[in-house]
Amino acid sequence: MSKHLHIMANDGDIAETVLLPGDPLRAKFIAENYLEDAKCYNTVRGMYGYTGTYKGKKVSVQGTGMGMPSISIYVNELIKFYGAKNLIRIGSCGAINKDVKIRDIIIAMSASTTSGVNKRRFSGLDYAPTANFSLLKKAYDIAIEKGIEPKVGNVLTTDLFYDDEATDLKLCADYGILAVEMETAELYTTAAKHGVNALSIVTVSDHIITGEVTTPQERQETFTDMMEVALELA
Ligand SMILES: O=P(O)(O)O[C@H]1O[C@H](CO)[C@@H](O)[C@H]1O
Ligand SMILES: O=c1cc[nH]c(=O)[nH]1
Repeated sequence: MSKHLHIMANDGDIAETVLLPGDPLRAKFIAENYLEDAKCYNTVRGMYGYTGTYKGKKVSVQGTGMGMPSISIYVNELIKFYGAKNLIRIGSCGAINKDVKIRDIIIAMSASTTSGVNKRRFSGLDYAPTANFSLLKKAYDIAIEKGIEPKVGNVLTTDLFYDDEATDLKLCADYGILAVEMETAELYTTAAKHGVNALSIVTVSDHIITGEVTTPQERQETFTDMMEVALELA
């Protein structure tokens, strides 16, 4: 199988540490505002990927699209074809827990899911997709040093964004789930399969209980605390 299916890059174009926003324009924003000598290595499907340096360290940032099927494609290709070793999602999420506020940063220790993908992979066994502890601890320490108090815990990776009837979010909140997003369970599972490190850091873009929202522009550009924590991790 050609390796140039969804990422059209050459060997060595992509760093071992890759930041993974769902939104490709968030990847562009990071390249333009944080990376030195940033070069765009991928434009296939508009899913931008850039490599540059941050404080002298080579780092890449690759858009993943929305949902588990989409991030699964990018993460598989980054690991198998380009040698990625540290995969750090920087996403947005909807808070479902009263202890979480809009624009809070959540570090996902684990990811529950509404998806049937892992039930199929594990023949019915309930696998628990889990963050890499070393990346998680470092991210937490960096956030605290920057004066940010991140929430650390379980997120819910949903298959559907519009899923109001099907998922009992109150029940999830009662069991300590902090927020919903759409990629982390697949990222953690695929990284574990290949023995590489993964972490999801997500910023609360909307609050499902209070109804507060951020604008698309804010989502694209103002989640800078999360971006800086992820870049420091690199
Ligand atoms: O902002 P991103 O990283 O795309 O993450 C969240 O936003 C999208 C839904 O609007 C889903 O991909 C969800 O996981
Ligand atoms: O997946 C997501 C992301 C942000 N907000 C939500 O409600 N869901």
